[in-house]
Amino acid sequence: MIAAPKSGRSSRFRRLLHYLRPHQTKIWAGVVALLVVNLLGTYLPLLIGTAIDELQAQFQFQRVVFYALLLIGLASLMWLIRMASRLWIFGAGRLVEFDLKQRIFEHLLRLEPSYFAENTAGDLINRATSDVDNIRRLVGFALLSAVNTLFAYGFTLPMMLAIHPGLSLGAIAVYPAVLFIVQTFSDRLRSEQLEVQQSLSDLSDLIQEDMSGIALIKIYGQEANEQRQFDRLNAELLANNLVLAKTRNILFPLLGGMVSFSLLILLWFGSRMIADNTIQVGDFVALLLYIERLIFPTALLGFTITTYQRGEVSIDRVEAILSVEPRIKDAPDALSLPQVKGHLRFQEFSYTYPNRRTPVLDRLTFEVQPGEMVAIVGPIGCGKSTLASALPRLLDIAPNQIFLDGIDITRLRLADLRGAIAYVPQESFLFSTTIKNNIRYGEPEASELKVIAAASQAQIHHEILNFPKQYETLVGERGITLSGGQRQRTALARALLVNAPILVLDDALASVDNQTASQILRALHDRRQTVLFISHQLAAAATCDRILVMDRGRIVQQGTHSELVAVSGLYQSLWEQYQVEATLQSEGG
Ligand SMILES: Nc1ncnc2c1ncn2[C@@H]1O[C@H](COP(=O)(O)OP(=O)(O)OP(=O)(O)O)[C@@H](O)[C@H]1O
Repeated sequence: MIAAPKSGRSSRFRRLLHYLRPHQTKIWAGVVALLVVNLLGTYLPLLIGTAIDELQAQFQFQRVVFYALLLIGLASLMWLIRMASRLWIFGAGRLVEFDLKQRIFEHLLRLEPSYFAENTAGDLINRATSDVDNIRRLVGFALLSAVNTLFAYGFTLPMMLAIHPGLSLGAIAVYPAVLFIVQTFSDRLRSEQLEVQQSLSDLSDLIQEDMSGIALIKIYGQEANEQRQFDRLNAELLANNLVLAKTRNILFPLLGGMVSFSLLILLWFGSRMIADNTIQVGDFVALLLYIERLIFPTALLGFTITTYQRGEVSIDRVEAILSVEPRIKDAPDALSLPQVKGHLRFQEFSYTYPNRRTPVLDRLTFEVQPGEMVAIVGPIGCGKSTLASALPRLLDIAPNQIFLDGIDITRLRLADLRGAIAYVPQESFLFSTTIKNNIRYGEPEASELKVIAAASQAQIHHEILNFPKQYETLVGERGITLSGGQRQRTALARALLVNAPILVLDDALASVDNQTASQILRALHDRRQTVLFISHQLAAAATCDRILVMDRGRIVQQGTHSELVAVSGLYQSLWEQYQVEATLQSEGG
């Protein structure tokens, strides 16, 4: 789970201002509109009071029409200005939502793969959508409502006090109690809201994982088990929602009831005062209208506060993503590397995963010449993939251990380093687009000819021609419409198209038959790239210029195939084992 940054109310408020700054013109326009509406709203009861007193003293039809038209005119104007204030402030909320989504996505793209291994996709998606939505409501509804309440009280109260201090104070006597109750409930509401958001993330995670692993669920017949897990998480979400609803259901009617109580007080004492002639009917009506003006904002205070708190929780949850500094980034004085020859040197290179105690790679030292094709072989889990992902700095490695053309790769600009390396990982990931776009992913403007050349070298061109729409065939999410071998060769074509000086293949031909794999390697020989070919396919590895043999994080042997098979050691036993397996496979097949 993503840890929330430690934050207090003031720092959340500062972040909020930061979100609002680019849209301050809209916000200010909205605030001014609310100011005007409230000024007019404060004037209306006064006007009605005056009209009543005047017409009571001397009834004139013309004056009635005059007052009626004036009131209709003012009310329409208020309606128009109120609409404008909503458009401006809610519009700013939508813009803040847009900005945040952009920032989150941009930020996630800057983070290293290990971040996504530690944090689940469901949770991240939930934060980028539902939490951002909560912040939008904070900026829109909560801000509008808070400013409106402030103006309503700020203008209405002095007017009420001017009309009749005693009666006004009596009518609003319950309001401090309202504020006290709101404050008392606010912490509870916030923590309950957090629980709801977290349960929602857990549920999204499960749905996301189950949809990705649907085949596995079916093969192992685990539908019922997954259903049970879903039921449990859904029940948790329901329980948390009910707890929150209960708190709200106690709070909001309580607030509404207390506010209506103030009207009762006013009617009770006011009617006696009219009878005693201590207050004029016009003033009394104005007071009633003023109190009415306060009812709506005060009753909404509960919603406003919940929306604000929900937004506060979401600010923390979104900031928890935005505050993560990428561990792998350009040094301030990062170097450019315009021309890459492709010379690699690993110098006592060690690597320990952050969650492990012992190093996975232990003082590896070797060199690869430009244009050389080097195979890296070794038992399962000896560290080959770790080595491959260290080179383009997908792992956070220490300086002065890996050198490209003599320069420490941690000093190079990441874009230059990664631009020099075409890397095909073990799992070939394809995007949900056409096969052509998948192949030219690294160079979206690449010509059709270039795409075909890369596909031909990856030995997939002829198969693509047999697809329903050839290169325009859509590949489903993660390429489910293609076989494992076709996916791997498409991923290889993507790496070949960018024509980087260094090519790293991490078991990238595992699902391709030996003959095709050897053909591909032969084609690679002609490209004069530096190639690191990590593989369990020893027959294909044997065609490389040199073979490094790894065992438990170390290089234990190196040489050509014929040199290595001739001496007893790990390579010899791997080779013998490989041949037995190959014979069994061909007999079985
Ligand atoms: N993200 C990670 N966090 C912690 N340990 C990891 C991580 N990735 C790999 N390892 C561990 O590092 C060791 C080396 O893994 P690696 O994938 O580099 O081996 P490999 O030689 O490529 O294996 P294979 O031949 O199966 O692909 C293994 O013990 C593995 O469990």
